[in-house]
Amino acid sequence: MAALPSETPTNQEDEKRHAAATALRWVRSGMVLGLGSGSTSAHFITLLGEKVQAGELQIQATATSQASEALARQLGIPLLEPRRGLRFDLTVDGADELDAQLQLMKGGGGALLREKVLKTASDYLLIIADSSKYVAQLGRFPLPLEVVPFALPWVLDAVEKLGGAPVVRPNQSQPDGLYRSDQGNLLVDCHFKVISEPEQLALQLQAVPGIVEHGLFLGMAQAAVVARGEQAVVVRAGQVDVEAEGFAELP
Ligand SMILES: O=C[C@H](O)[C@H](O)[C@H](O)COP(=O)(O)O
Repeated sequence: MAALPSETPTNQEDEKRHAAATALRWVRSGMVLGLGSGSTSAHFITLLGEKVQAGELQIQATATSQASEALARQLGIPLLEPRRGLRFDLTVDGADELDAQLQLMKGGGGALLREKVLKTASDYLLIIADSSKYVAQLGRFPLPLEVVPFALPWVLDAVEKLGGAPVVRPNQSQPDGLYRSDQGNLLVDCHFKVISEPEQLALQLQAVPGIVEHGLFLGMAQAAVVARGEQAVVVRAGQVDVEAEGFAELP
C-alpha cells in the first residue's frame, strides 16, 4: 500500500476538518455539488456554507441525507431537489475505510443508499478522511447493508453463509430499538474482519433479495484527501501526493 507521510498524529477531529478544508480547493463557482454525510462531510458543509455566506462561492447542491440537508439549509447553501437529468460536477463525501486503490467502505452513518445514488449522478467523487480511515485492506470496520425490514431474517442467513457476522444496528431512541435509514429501512453491520475480494463480495451481496444497497464503493472515487497530522495528501488509485499548490485540479 502506498504510504502516507508519517507525522505526529493530531486530534482526529482536526484531521477531519483539515481534509474538509483542503477539499474546498476542488470547488468552483457555478458547480452543482453533491454533499456527503457523516462528521467529516459536516465539516465540509460548514466550511462551504461560510464561503457561500461570504459571497466567495456561488454553488447549488443536493445532500445525501436528511441531516446533511438540514445543515446545508441552515447555512444558506442553495439546495436542489432530485429531478430527472440532474447531474453533479463534484460530490464530496467521507468514508469509513479506504485503501490505496480507492476502494471504499461507507455507510457507518446509515446514508449509503443516497450516497451511492448521488455518486452515480456525479462526474467526480472526492473522499475526505482522517488518517485512521486509510487501511491496507477493507474489512476491519463492519460492512453496512441497507435492508428491507421484511427480508431481514433471510438477509442475516445469507450474510452468515458469506462468512460475515451480521448485527442489526440498534437505536435505543426508536420504539422498536432499531436504527432506520432515511428510507425507513434497517441497517445491518457485517463483521468480516478482512474483505480480501471486495468485487466478489459486492456481487454476492447484490444478488441477495432484500439488500437494497451495500457499503462497498468500488471504482467510484476519483481521489481522496486524507489528513494526517497537519498534512493532507491526495490519494489517487495507487498514488499518494503530498499537499501542494495546484494539486486539486479537476481532470
Ligand atoms: O453513511 C455515512 C457515510 O458513509 C459517512 O461518509 C461515513 O460513515 C464516514 O463518516 P465520518 O465522516 O463521520 O467518519
